[in-house]
Amino acid sequence: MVEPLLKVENLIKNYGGLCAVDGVSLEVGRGQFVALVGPNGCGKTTLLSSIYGLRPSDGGQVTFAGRHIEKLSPHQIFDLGMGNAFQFPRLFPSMTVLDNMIIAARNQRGDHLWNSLFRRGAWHRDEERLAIRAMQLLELLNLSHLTFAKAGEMSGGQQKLLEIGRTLMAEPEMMLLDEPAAGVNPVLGRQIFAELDKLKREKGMSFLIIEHRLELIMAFTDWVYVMDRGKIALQGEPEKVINDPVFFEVYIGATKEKS
Ligand SMILES: Nc1ncnc2c1ncn2[C@@H]1O[C@H](COP(=O)(O)OP(=O)(O)OP(=O)(O)O)[C@@H](O)[C@H]1O
Repeated sequence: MVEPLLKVENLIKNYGGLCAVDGVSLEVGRGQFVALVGPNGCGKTTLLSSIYGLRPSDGGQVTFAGRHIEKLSPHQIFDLGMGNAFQFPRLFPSMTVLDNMIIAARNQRGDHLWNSLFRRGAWHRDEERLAIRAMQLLELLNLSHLTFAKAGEMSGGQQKLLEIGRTLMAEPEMMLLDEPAAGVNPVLGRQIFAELDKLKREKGMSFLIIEHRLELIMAFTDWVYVMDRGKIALQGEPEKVINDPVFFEVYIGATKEKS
């Protein structure tokens, strides 16, 4: 059997007396698009944060590309090739889209932000290489027509895509995302998912994404985990999961709370 890229075993995260993540196990294979769904407060964000080392877990194991990561910091996890777009530094609204991409790459490598912003001549050759990579990614994300636009002038959906692009400057093998299509209109939401799907197909990237919109889950995901009260209540291929009475029960709860 092929070892999954991400393997979570029996993960536990408590907040005082509350067990927000209660022995969760899940897997994400290479090149797989996996969704995590569940009602408000069931522990989805805590689970992603614990996997990423943002909220250290209280038990269980997490392996990424064959390495234990449950004791690592988010920076160390990032260096191993897992990106996340939910805790990413904000965009610089008055700078161009291209500069936002280049600065993100420098930040991720730990270069000093001041140097990145004001001593750019010193990195001329490196800059050129980063600019080429940024432009390739903007093309892939359907943002190339905005390369020299100010980031602050983009729509909400385009800014979300730019945030994803900034994380991609480090060429992660996998990304964790918390509702990347939230707060944008359905057309842009679908576009964001379509671009992620393109990254999966063209670059073999893997995704673990919190999402509740059925339409997006059905169109783009390979596997769905349904979470309820800190536990995985159900998992399977999207068609199978949405026809399961357990999903119906949990999902109706989730959409009632969202509306
Ligand atoms: N920092 C915290 N301290 C204490 N309790 C917390 C903290 N963060 C979350 N919780 C609680 O942990 C539980 C899980 O919350 P979490 O945000 O992980 O759920 P969620 O499924 O992501 O919800 P949502 O869909 O609303 O984002 C909830 O009961 C929440 O109130």
